[in-house]
Amino acid sequence: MSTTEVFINGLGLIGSSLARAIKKKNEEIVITAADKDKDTLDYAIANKIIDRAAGNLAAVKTADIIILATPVDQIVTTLHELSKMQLKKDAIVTDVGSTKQTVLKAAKELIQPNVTFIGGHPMAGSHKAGVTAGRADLFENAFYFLVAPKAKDKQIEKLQLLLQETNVKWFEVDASTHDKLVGQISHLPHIIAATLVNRTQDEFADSPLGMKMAAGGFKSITRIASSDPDMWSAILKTNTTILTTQLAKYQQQLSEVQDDLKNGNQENLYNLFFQAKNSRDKLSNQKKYILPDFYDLFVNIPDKVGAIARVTQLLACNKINLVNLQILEIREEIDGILQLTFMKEIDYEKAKKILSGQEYRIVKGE
Ligand SMILES: NC(=O)C1=CN([C@@H]2O[C@H](COP(=O)(O)OP(=O)(O)OC[C@H]3O[C@@H](n4cnc5c(N)ncnc54)[C@H](O)[C@@H]3O)[C@@H](O)[C@H]2O)C=CC1
Ligand SMILES: O=C(O)C(=O)Cc1ccc(O)cc1
Repeated sequence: MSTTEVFINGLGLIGSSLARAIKKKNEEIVITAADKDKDTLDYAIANKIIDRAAGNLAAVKTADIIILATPVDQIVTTLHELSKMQLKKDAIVTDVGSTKQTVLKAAKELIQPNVTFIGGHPMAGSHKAGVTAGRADLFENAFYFLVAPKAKDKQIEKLQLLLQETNVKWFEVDASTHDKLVGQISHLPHIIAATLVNRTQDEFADSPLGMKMAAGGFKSITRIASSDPDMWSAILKTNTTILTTQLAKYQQQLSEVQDDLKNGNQENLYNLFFQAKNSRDKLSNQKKYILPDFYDLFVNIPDKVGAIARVTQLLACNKINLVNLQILEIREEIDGILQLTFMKEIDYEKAKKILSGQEYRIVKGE
C-alpha cells in the first residue's frame, strides 16, 4: 500500500498541533506543509513536525488529505485556488476554521469528481498562536465539529482515523447551527473580552496605575483578549449576521441591568447573579475539556544591549524549551519586562531558578 500524504496549509497553533498528533500515531505518513512565514516552516522541519516544506500550493496535487489551517478568510481564498487545481483522485479536503457557512459556500466550487470536502472545527485552542505553541495533545477530550453535507461515512471515517491521536469527541452538525452555536459561546465572548479591555484602558487613559491594579476577575474574563487580531477579525468577518443579532440581544441584557441599577431593583440584580452562578457552576462540574496550561514567567530585563539575547542563550544552553517570548514593556531608560512562556512546569521551574541566579529579577510567577 502506498504511503498516505497529507498537505497542511498554515502551520500555526492548530495546523502544527494536528501535524504533531498525526505523526505521533503514524510516523510513516508524509506531511508537507506550506506557510507564509518561512521561520515557521524552518522550525517545523528542524523539530520533525513535518517532512517537507512547500513554497506554494503545488504539492497538494499528490496529497490524499489536505488540511487548511490558516485564518478563516485565507481558507476561503485557498478553496478558490484549489478549485482551479487538479487534485488527487479520492482526495479529502478539510479545514479547521472557526466559522463554517462561508467556508462551505466556497467549498462548493470543489466540484472535481471524487474530491470530498469535510468542514472541521476543533473546539479547543488557546490565545497563544504559532507553530511553537502547538502540541499533540491540544485537543484532548475537546469537541471537534464536522460539517460535511456531501461526505460519505467512509470518507469521514478516513479523516477521523487520521486524527485519531487527537482524542477528540466528533460532533456532526450543519453549518448554520454551528455558526450560531460558536457565535454565542466563542465569538461573542471574544468581542466582550476585547471591548472590556479597551473600555477599561480608555477609562484609565490618564491614570495608567488603574489598569495595573486589575485583579484575578478582570484577568480571567479578559484572557481571550490576548488572542490574535488577524484570526479574530477574519472570524467576525465570516459570521457577521449571526453576531449582529447575538450582540443586540446581549446589549438588551446590559440595558436591563442598567435600568435595574437606576431603579434600585435589588431583586433583579440578585437574580442576575443567582441565575448566572447556577449555570456557571454546572459548567465547572463538567469533565475538563479545557485548554492546556502554559507557564508564564515575567522577568525584569536590565536596559543593556544584548540582555534579551542572553536570556534566550541561557535557556538554550540549559536545554529549556521556550514556546513564546514577548516584550511587555520597554521604554527608554526603564528596564523592560520579558514574558517567557513554557509548556512544561519543569521548564518553567528550571528557567526561574537559572535566571534568578543571574542578573534577572523575577517580577511575576513566583
Ligand atoms: N487558536 C485557536 O484557539 C483556534 C483556531 N481555530 C482556527 O484555526 C485556524 C488557524 O488558527 P491558529 O492555528 O490558531 O492561528 P496561528 O496564527 O497560530 O496560525 C496560522 C498560520 O497560518 C499562516 N498563514 C496565514 N495566512 C496564510 C496564507 N495566506 N498562506 C499560508 N499560511 C498562512 C500563519 O503564518 C500561521 O503560521 C483559524 O482559521 C482559526 O479560526 C480553530 C479552533 C481553535
Ligand atoms: O482560548 C480560548 O478560550 C478559546 O476560545 C479557544 C478557541 C478559539 C477559537 C475557536 O474557534 C475555538 C476555540
